[in-house]
Formats: sequence, C-alpha cells, structure tokens
Amino acid sequence: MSYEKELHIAQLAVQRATLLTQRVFHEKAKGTLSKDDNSPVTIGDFGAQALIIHAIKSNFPQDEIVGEEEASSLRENKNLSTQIWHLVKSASLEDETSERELGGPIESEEQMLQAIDAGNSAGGAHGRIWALDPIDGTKGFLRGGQYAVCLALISDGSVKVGVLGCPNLPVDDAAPLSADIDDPSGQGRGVLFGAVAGCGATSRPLGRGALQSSQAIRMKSVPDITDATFCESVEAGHSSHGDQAAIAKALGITRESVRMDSQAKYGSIARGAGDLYLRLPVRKDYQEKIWDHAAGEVIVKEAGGEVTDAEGKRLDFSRGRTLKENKGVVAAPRAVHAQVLEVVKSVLGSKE
Ligand SMILES: Nc1ncnc2c1ncn2[C@@H]1O[C@H](COP(=O)(O)OS(=O)(=O)O)[C@@H](OP(=O)(O)O)[C@H]1O
Ligand SMILES: [Mg+2]
Ligand SMILES: [Mg+2]
Ligand SMILES: [Mg+2]
Repeated sequence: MSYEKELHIAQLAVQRATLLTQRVFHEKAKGTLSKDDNSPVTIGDFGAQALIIHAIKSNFPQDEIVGEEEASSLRENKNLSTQIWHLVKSASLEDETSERELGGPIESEEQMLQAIDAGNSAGGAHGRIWALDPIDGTKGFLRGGQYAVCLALISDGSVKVGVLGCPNLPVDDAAPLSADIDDPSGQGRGVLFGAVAGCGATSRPLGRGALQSSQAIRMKSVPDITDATFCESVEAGHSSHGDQAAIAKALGITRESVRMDSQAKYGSIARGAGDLYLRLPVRKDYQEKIWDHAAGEVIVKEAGGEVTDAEGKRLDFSRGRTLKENKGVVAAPRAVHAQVLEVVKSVLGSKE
C-alpha cells in the first residue's frame, strides 16, 4: 500500500500545526501548565493536538489516535481554553485547497476540546492507530531550543508513515549539526521530514501555503566510526549523558555530542547532518512513549538507518501507549549499527 493520501494529509496537518506552535514560540507568555508527572504543557501543545486530530478525523474517521495531551485541565481553566481557541480559530495555511483537505475549520471551542480528547486510544497491535506528539521537546520549546511536531501512522503494530515538523532546524539538509538555533547562513529555518515504509524519506522547507517540493534524504555513510557525530537529549533526566559519553569514548569518537531536544535528533541523522542518536535510560522503570519515537523511527529507517533499543530489539509499537518491551534507543546508519550496539551492550553490561 502506498499511503499516499495519509502522507499528504499528515504533512499538511503537521505543517499547519507547526505554524501555530511557531506563533506561541515567539510569544513571551506561552500559557504553561504543569502535568501530573511535573512535565510542562503549553497552549501550543493543546492547539497543535486539536488541529491535527481534527484533520485526521475528517479524513480517516475510523482510525484511532494516541495523542500525548488531553483536555481535562482545560475544562477546569476556561481562560486557558479560550486562549487556545483564539489560536486554533486563526490557524491557517492561507491556501484554500489545503484547508479544505484538512476538513475545514473547527466549529467551536467545545469541538476543539473534543478533538483534543480524541487522542485517547489505548494503542495496540491491531488496526490503524496514529501516534501524535503535538510538541515534542516542550522543555526545548520553552527554552528557545529545538522542538518538533510529530505524527505517525502505525498499522497492525508497525510504523507506515512518519512526519516531523522541525521549525528550528535549518532548511539546508547539508548544514552542519549544531545545538544553536541562530541563523548565520541566512538560509532560513523550518523543515518538514516525511517517510512511508518501503518508499524512502524526504525533506522540504516548512513554509506557508501549499506543500513545497521535496527531496530525498539519506543518512551519511560512516567509513570511520571515530569521525562520527552523535546526538543526545538536552535534559540529563531523559537519557544518560554518562553512559552515552562512555559509549562514544569506547567507539573512539572524539567530537563532542550535539545536544538537542525532541525528534529533531532523528530528522538530523536521517539527512546526514549527524550520524548517531543515543538514548540510554536513566531510570529502569521509565517507559518511552510511542509518540516520542514512531515518526523518527520510520524516517531514519527509510533514510538507510537501523533503530533498535539498547539490547538490539526492534522498537515494539504494538504494546499500547508506551514502548514497554524496550529500554533506550540506538539509531545509526545500517552499516555501523551492529558495531555501535556491541559497544552499547558492553558499556551497559560492565555497569551491572
Ligand atoms: N524520564 C524520562 N526519560 C526519558 N524520556 C522522558 C522522561 N521524561 C519525559 N521524557 C520524554 O522525553 C521527551 C523529550 O525528549 P528529548 O529527547 O527531546 O529530551 S530533552 O528534552 O532533550 O531532554 C518528552 O517529550 P515531550 O513531553 O513531548 O516534550 C517526554 O515524553
Ligand atoms: Mg510532554
Ligand atoms: Mg515528546
Ligand atoms: Mg509533547
């Protein structure tokens, strides 16, 4: 199956939602709440989730959605809910055909809250399930760093379509990997990655209006692993900087890691701006969420990479809302993944 319509709708929906988040990114007040696990959520996260779910439900009414956010806190906070409604009402691609394809506008604040709550699927091994992270890297978003709007279609447990909107990555696929979001090249920022299983991965400028033309992306070949650049999370609580440094050292890598928030890491290695993404667990009991990895996984695989957990198991998206059968993530070009994994296992093994 080619998933042409799914990719097209996912790209348009992510593009429109990313533009909404960009408006919030440039505002001082981002309407931030703290969730039960103490992680932040903003009006940008809620607004993007509403827009994307509305687009999916308008086009694929039978599909289920696993979305990160839910609207209960907004039903108790009318002020915040109204702020989001103003954002959502005025979000537009300024291209009538594309707007129509996304199911037209959301009709009311209540319909918006219902759309947010429609991301409540339990996930699982059967049928078509979308995984949605309306802002991945919310801490990065608040800090002025990298973040991504992430959407993937999982069918019978495997990822078939992935889209990442990365407004703070350079448009230029060949730009060197950097944690910085300034724009010294003047070439602009904002890129939309896409992939369909079996059909390759692409990037295109994020832009406004109808989708711009795309180009194929490939991971860089790494003839000498000691020359590799690896990326990792910014937050020390999300992945073990210590284990990742020990793995890099054992591989003979001398370049400093590039720390960036969000699935912008997957997009960056997929287009060859970096080589490896290491995410070793800090806490044994943390279960990675499917929306933090689904789109990135298919994009990296389709660009010539391999993505497994720290034990070499494939990421299992069929177990519900989390990757409960997996610990950590190791993403690398296919030709060097086994070499990297061997070192990961040996460094983690020596700790036990
Ligand atoms: N303890 C722990 N371990 C691992 N991962 C965690 C943990 N806590 C949170 N999260 C998830 O990390 C998502 C952001 O990942 P990043 O790689 O962008 O991390 S970082 O922000 O750069 O540190 C972040 O996604 P968002 O909530 O969408 O920002 C979380 O889902
Ligand atoms: Mg979050
Ligand atoms: Mg996330
Ligand atoms: Mg998020």
